[in-house]
Amino acid sequence: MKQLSQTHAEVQAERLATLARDCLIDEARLSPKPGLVDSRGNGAHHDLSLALMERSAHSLTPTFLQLAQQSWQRPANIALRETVGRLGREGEQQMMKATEGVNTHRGAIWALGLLVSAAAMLGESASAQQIADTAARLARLPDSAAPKVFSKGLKATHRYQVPGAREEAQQAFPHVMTLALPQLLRSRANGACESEARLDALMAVMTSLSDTCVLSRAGMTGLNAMQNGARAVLTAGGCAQQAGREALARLDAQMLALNASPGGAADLLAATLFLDRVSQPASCSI
Ligand SMILES: CC(C)(COP(=O)(O)OP(=O)(O)OC[C@H]1O[C@@H](n2cnc3c(N)ncnc32)[C@H](O[C@H]2O[C@H](COP(=O)(O)OP(=O)(O)OP(=O)(O)O)[C@@H](O)[C@H]2O)[C@@H]1O)[C@@H](O)C(=O)NCCC(=O)NCCS
Ligand SMILES: Nc1ncnc2[nH]cnc12
Repeated sequence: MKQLSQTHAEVQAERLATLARDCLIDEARLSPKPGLVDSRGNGAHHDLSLALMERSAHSLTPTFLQLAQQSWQRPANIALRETVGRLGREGEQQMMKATEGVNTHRGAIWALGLLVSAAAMLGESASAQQIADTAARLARLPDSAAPKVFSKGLKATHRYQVPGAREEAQQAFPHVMTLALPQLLRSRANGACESEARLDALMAVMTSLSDTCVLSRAGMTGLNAMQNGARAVLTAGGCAQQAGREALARLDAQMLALNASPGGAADLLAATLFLDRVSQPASCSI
């Protein structure tokens, strides 16, 4: 019996890891995304490409697998937080090795890593909200082994007095749970095709996120342009409408002109796709 349940845990861990990797790849390929790497090209980036993003996503499968294995049916406590922190940092090293030093997915390792752990902690039949709440409990616990780094994200949150990636997770992913996931479902229900619904979900995040990547590269001007431009896309009916697609093209041009790339919003789209699929049978994924 013990043998059977261990095998079952292993199968579930593999499913979660594969799902997380696939969500990163689907996010990277989704087009046209403003300022971001997509199937058309490198967006506002000189050191990123779609091939690099995909290589990075594949390099992270073992990290997601270990996170799921180590978190399986465990409670949120400091011992688990420290294990998850160590695995996350090792994942960042794997990513850097695969990309020869380019930061492709640091924010995504954080968000998806916590969500993979949370899904494994809860076992199979959890809702998206339960998974996000469990991930938040883990993110709020201290990790004594975490190095003190004054990162770009921290600098931006201090300078502009806004929340960043840490707070997003600690508050149970409000941009995913109250904006992106409802928008994804609404756009699908209104007849948008899957890629249009995903772009609408990305726009929903961008209407409100204080994306520290955008702030670092383009300041408050860039952030305001991102939020207003995304709002214009949704007000025009979203990406299933001609007017919405035109507003999206204007936003893309503006992000490129400002050298702005909403990498944090892209990570949260991947997190949205993960929560959408993990709380449903596998047959619902595209
Ligand atoms: C908590 C950490 C995420 C660290 O956060 P912090 O803010 O201190 O550090 P950063 O290194 O700046 O990483 C934050 C990344 O999170 C994404 N992000 C930005 N804003 C938000 C937001 N409001 N909400 C959610 N997520 C957000 C974003 O990641 C994406 O952008 C990356 C590319 O960034 P960019 O700055 O453009 O890249 P660079 O090459 O550095 O600069 P350029 O030359 O291009 O200008 C890309 O990685 C995307 O993923 C932010 O970058 C976390 O890392 C941490 O503490 N980890 C410790 C380990 C741990 O405990 N793990 C547990 C779970 S596994
Ligand atoms: N598609 C993308 N382009 C640039 N940065 C990103 N970070 C996460 N996804 C990204």
